[in-house]
Amino acid sequence: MPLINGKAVTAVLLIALLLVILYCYVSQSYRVVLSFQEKSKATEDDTLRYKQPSIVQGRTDVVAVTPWLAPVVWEGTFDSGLLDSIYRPKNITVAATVFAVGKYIMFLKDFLETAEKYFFVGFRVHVYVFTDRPNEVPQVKMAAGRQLTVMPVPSSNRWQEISARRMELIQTLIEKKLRNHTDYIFCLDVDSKFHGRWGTESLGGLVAVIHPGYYRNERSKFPYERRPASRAYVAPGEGDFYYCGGAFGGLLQEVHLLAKTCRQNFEADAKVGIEAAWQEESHLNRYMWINKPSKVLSPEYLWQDFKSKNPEIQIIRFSGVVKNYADIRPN
Ligand SMILES: CC(=O)N[C@H]1[C@@H](OP(=O)(O)OP(=O)(O)OC[C@H]2O[C@@H](n3ccc(=O)[nH]c3=O)[C@H](O)[C@@H]2O)O[C@H](CO)[C@H](O)[C@@H]1O
Ligand SMILES: [Mn+2]
Repeated sequence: MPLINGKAVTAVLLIALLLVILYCYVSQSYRVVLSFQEKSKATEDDTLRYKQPSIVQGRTDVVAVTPWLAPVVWEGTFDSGLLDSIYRPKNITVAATVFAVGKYIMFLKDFLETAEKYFFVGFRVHVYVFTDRPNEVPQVKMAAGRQLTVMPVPSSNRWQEISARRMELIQTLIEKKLRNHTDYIFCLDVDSKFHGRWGTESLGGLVAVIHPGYYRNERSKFPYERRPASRAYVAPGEGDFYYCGGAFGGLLQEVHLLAKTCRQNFEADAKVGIEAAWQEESHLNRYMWINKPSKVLSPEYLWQDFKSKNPEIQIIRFSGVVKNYADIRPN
């Protein structure tokens, strides 16, 4: 009898142990399933709650696509929360180049401070400041994930050279410093401030900004380089838009090719004694005619403070300040 009891107790204990193990296993798996469900619910909440898109309602006062089917970015054509949630998990790094040579250093503080407020807020941003006055670079507090690197460059006594040599320096920066660390790059004029969001909606392979001064004009009025001897030449009847030299960007490899090509063409022109009408801006325009940008930013992305706002401009995101050329340029 005691023997049977002993066996029975062992059997009961064994069964109990098995049941406990089974319970632990099942409850653990259930918790995993639960937490997975919670996670996907959270992701859904983050990304999928936004205004229903429509293909029959939207802005009718502007054109939001080019004839080669690149988006033209205007306020009211995109959902910024949705776009941010698409790019956030990709953990992207965006570089920005800005040149502050000679007296143009005076514009840097406002540029950097407003970039903190509006340029890719919440994303990893690395600003490269090219200057001949490294000691005068202002201290601007940057948010976590954002940083600034000063790149010393020689002074010059011709503004045209400063402006045009940017292409060479951008090319070299990409080759020597950015490859493998950076996804996108934007190259911006320093004599400007941000006034509104400039973020993930601007990302694309090759990104150009439409110049605020000419977008309502006939292409024959665009200030393209018109001498056939120049490598920046655009023939009458050709050209899509007039783009700004003061802002362009895109994927690193695309901007590298653009900068390299514009630099080569600028130097080839110089060898035969030609400087294009608007220096690197002319070469950029020629490049964008041959190599269509995959995304086009509306003049919201580079307005000019002296211009009054046109009705289609619902927001000014980045704008050139009013400046006295005679005071600040070296020539
Ligand atoms: C808004 C816009 O599209 N601007 C373009 C336009 O004139 P801008 O009148 O805007 O040219 P600008 O005087 O701003 O010069 C272009 C940039 O070069 C740098 N800089 C220039 C001079 C100087 O002494 N120190 C210095 O640092 C600075 O970053 C400046 O923002 O045409 C230029 C053609 O050459 C450039 O294509 C500019 O990008
Ligand atoms: Mn400028």
